[in-house]
Amino acid sequence: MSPTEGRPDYDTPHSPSQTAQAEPARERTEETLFNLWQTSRALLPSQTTIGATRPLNRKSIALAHRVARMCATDVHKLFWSDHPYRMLFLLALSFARGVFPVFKGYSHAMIINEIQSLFVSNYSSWARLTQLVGAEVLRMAGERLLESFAADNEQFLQNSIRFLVEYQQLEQRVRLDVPTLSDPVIRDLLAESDMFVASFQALGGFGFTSPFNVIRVFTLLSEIISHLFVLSSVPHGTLPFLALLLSLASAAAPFFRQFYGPRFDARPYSASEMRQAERQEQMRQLVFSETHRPEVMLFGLGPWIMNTWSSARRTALDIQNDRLPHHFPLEALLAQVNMAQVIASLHNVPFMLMLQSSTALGSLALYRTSAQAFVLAISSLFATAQAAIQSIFLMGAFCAFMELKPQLRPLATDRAVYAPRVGGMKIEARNIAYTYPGASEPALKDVNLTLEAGETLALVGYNGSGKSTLAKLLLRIIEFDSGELLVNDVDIRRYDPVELHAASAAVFQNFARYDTTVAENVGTGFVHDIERPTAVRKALRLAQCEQVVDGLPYGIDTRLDSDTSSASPSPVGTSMPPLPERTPHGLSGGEWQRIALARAFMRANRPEIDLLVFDEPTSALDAQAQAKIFDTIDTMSRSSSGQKCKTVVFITHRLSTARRADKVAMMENGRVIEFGSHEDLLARDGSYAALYQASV
Ligand SMILES: Nc1ncnc2c1ncn2[C@@H]1O[C@H](COP(=O)(O)OP(=O)(O)OP(=O)(O)O)[C@@H](O)[C@H]1O
Repeated sequence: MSPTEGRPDYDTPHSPSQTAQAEPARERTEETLFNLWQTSRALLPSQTTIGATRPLNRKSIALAHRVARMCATDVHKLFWSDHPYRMLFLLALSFARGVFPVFKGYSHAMIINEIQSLFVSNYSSWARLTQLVGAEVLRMAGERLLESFAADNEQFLQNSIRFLVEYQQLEQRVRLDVPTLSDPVIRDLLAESDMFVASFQALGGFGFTSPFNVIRVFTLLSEIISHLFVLSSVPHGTLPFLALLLSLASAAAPFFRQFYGPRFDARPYSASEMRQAERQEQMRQLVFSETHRPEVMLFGLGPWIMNTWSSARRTALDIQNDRLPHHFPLEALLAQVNMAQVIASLHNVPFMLMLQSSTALGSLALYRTSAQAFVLAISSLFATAQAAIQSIFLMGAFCAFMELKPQLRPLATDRAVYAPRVGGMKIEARNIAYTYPGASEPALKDVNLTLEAGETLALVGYNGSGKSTLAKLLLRIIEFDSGELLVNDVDIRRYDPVELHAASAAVFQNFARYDTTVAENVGTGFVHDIERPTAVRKALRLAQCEQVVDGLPYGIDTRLDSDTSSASPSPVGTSMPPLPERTPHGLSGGEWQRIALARAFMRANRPEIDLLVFDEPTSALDAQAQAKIFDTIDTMSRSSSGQKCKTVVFITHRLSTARRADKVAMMENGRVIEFGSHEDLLARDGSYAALYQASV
């Protein structure tokens, strides 16, 4: 099965539950994985703690059962479809492994009994003893062989499932849009879904939260049953019964001690500890980052960084105060007693008692070992069952996350197909308002503007007035809260954003700087041509960047230093000696801006592109280069006959460039306060005119 098989296709109509999951704020009555996951979080004392272990009680078991039922199809695909025989082998071996200890006990018991008979009563023969030892050697070899098959098989299954879940997780992350991923509840869901994916890296051993723990619960159950079977054959009588009881009690002592003795809880991180861990990491990054070094030096940040780091680190390591613990004296005394030795000596008591009975020595050893293994298996069962329940909830988070629908994608019933217009995109904004999640003030209020197909709009205004936010709305990157935005006279919410994006090209203010070659930095603008050096070179030429790139040691194959690559050292053991062309090369701010422009130019003049958006495209360029770039944009927005064929929106702080636009929108405090041609706005002698006079 290919990793994509079985996942809903981009165009698959969504069930009502999927729509509901994309809108967690709304009230829902139907049972969905998303609200089951939320209910499971309500079982926790503090819902703010991501990944906290749900308690092992009736309520959580019932809930886990419902989650598992709803995940059944996904579980089948993940765990069964690709390797049914291997999975069957794993299940069979898991049950078989449960009875291994009893087989081993029996074999040992028979050998000891035989030796006892040989030496005490001379009733046995060496031949039979040799036979039994031979059988034990065969049993050991068989067990080892099966164990090694089981380990290999489990490792293989872990890795193949890990690949599938990692693939699906990446694919879903790529598919989801900004509004969905910025929802705080979805972020929590994502964090727990990531923990499910990560659980396949922990090899699912005891103590780790892994879906394989569910299988281990059954292994333990089969072990417990087989021990019970052995113990039920203990000879009748007070002495063997007393001995068995003592054996059980001494084996159970460490188990009960964990409830009543000093606790070493592996509790999850609290919100404040997570904040401290984040703080400590921020400080560490500041120290390691080459990008931040000049500022660290210039502003003398050393002592502040060290103080902040050490306070956060001390909290994380729990060494913030060196007070002696206030233990109850008896508890302190008990803690000094070597409990392991006490328990070990207790183990001998039932043995001594049973020796008084007539039972054979080997059988005594078998009963004693079985009693202890029985208690151990029961205590492991609790820990494993809790880990299994937790992994079911994490799997629920993963399945719920996989069902999320991008919020910007319309319902199939509302969807309109984007129909291109001659001349470019017509845009009409009516009373648009938008507030960023978590922000108290709206970034956009009551925005109105109309842009005919093929017109050029300059968005101008003071810092923070909402220009970039409006650009992101027009590009359908974020969703507005109220108002109407029409594209080609159709509500923008009815288009699939994928279609709109295929008809747009843009340079964002915070454009991406990829830590890769020039060719890939530029080619990502139109990935179909990423392997075509001529297309990349043409885009570089249009962005007046060809000369810069020709001066680089490996031309378009030179790897660029994205600045973030030096933020932290590569993890120990993963660093490889860099190839010569892989030594990152730095670029100036203006050169990076040209690379970003070249990326947009990879697709900007393609016939399917109807909208070009440039957020301060020339802020780092000199006046001459700026004029040339605007000429290029103008040429690109026209057909070969000179007719306008693309709508252009650009944001600028240099008002000398705004006069090139057909229309200017002057923004202030989230509103478009003046809208019209450059000449109209100058004649109005308002805010734009004042800003223009001041800037020229
Ligand atoms: N991700 C965000 N979360 C919360 N608030 C934001 C976010 N991005 C921007 N804002 C706020 O929204 C408002 C508008 O920001 P926007 O970036 O659109 O302004 P701008 O006009 O483009 O500014 P500039 O000229 O400095 O680029 C500002 O008050 C800003 O603080």
